[in-house]
Amino acid sequence: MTEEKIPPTPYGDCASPEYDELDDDILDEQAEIEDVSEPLERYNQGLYYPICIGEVLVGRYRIKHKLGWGGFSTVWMAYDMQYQKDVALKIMIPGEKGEYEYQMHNYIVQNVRDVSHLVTHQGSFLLSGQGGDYHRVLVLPLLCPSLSYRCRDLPVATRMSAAKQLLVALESLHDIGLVHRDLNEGALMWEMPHYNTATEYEWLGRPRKMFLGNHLWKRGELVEQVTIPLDLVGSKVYLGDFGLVIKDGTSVRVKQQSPYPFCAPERLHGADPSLASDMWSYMCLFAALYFGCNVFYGNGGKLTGTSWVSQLGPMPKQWKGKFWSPDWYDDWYDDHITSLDPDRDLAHRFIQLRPDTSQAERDLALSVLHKGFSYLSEHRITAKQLLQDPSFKALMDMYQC
Ligand SMILES: Nc1ncnc2c1ncn2[C@@H]1O[C@H](COP(=O)(O)OP(=O)(O)OP(=O)(O)O)[C@@H](O)[C@H]1O
Repeated sequence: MTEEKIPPTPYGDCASPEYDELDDDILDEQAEIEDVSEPLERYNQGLYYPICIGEVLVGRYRIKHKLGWGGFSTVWMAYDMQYQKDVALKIMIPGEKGEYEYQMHNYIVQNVRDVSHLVTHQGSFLLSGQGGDYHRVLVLPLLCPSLSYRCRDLPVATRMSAAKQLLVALESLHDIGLVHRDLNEGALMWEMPHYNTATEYEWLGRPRKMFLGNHLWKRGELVEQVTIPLDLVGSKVYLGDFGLVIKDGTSVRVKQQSPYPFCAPERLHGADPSLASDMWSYMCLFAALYFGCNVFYGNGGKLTGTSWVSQLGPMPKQWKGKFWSPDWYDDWYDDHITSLDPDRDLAHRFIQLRPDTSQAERDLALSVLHKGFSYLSEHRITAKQLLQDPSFKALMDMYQC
């Protein structure tokens, strides 16, 4: 695909006059769309590239729906008219972030031995943005957008298979010393199975959307992202979002990771992200898939620290005084005080969330969890070790994964 910079292209149906007539129902719908979509001000700031459903980019990709958004991008479902297939377009904010992610994709494609579980680009182009800026666009395979909390409605065996595939994907990055650094449920995507036009029409429906306003440099719409029915979700799982990937051993300015329920505790005590901190985040995802909900919570302050300590016991003494927020408790680091809460520790989660499980299964799952949730990163299990770990393998065998 060419690297030429492409000016804004003709619009689809966002040029229609329907936006001029707004009644109360439309205003209610707009409020609902705003609640669940990317922040509008990021369009006003020239960060997100305004897009309309039906718009054709670079004379080739017709925008069909919105798949998601993140801090650095909006992601759209589009029809590739040249190859007659659906793809995902990740339109980055202007500047270094987009270029960095593009370079990381190229590095991964060239160096990772097995990219079969990684969401890597199939091409890329640049779009002209506001005031001479350019937006990098990555053409990605179309997958089911992250299911987030909806995962819990999938059968446990499907979730366990996802946990194993995700570990294989992570190991392929770790194998060449790459730290993902942003491992959370948004990076986990499921295969989109083949679908026919009738099924697609049913689940795509008519995208709910609102006009972004005449004040922008280009017409665009705020579109509610598509919800894929769970029964359409395929069984293969992919790891994506390589915008923050670094080589292990790199020192970074921002140590912490949001969302905080996935952040390794040493990163909130001044340590750089590492292969081991990825493994903590992986274990958070594993636990969420196993139990059907996150095991840690909060926004990186007292609540998050307390959720670690009440389930895993006091943190290492040498970390005391290094917590990134002024919001912390002395007794988090005091091993004389046993802060484990028997009603909330990891073992208790089986009673609340997986009462169907046998004692043998609980022992295996707890053994896996504790190997990943080791406070000291040097004692934490690696991806390669976990794939060979007898408890992990026996647990996966129970689910025929
Ligand atoms: N290839 C794809 N197919 C379907 N949906 C996708 C695809 N890539 C990304 N998405 C959806 O778009 C969302 C945003 O993508 P992503 O997390 O890569 O963006 P980001 O701007 O880098 O976000 P973050 O702030 O998390 O780093 C994802 O959570 C996912 O649901």
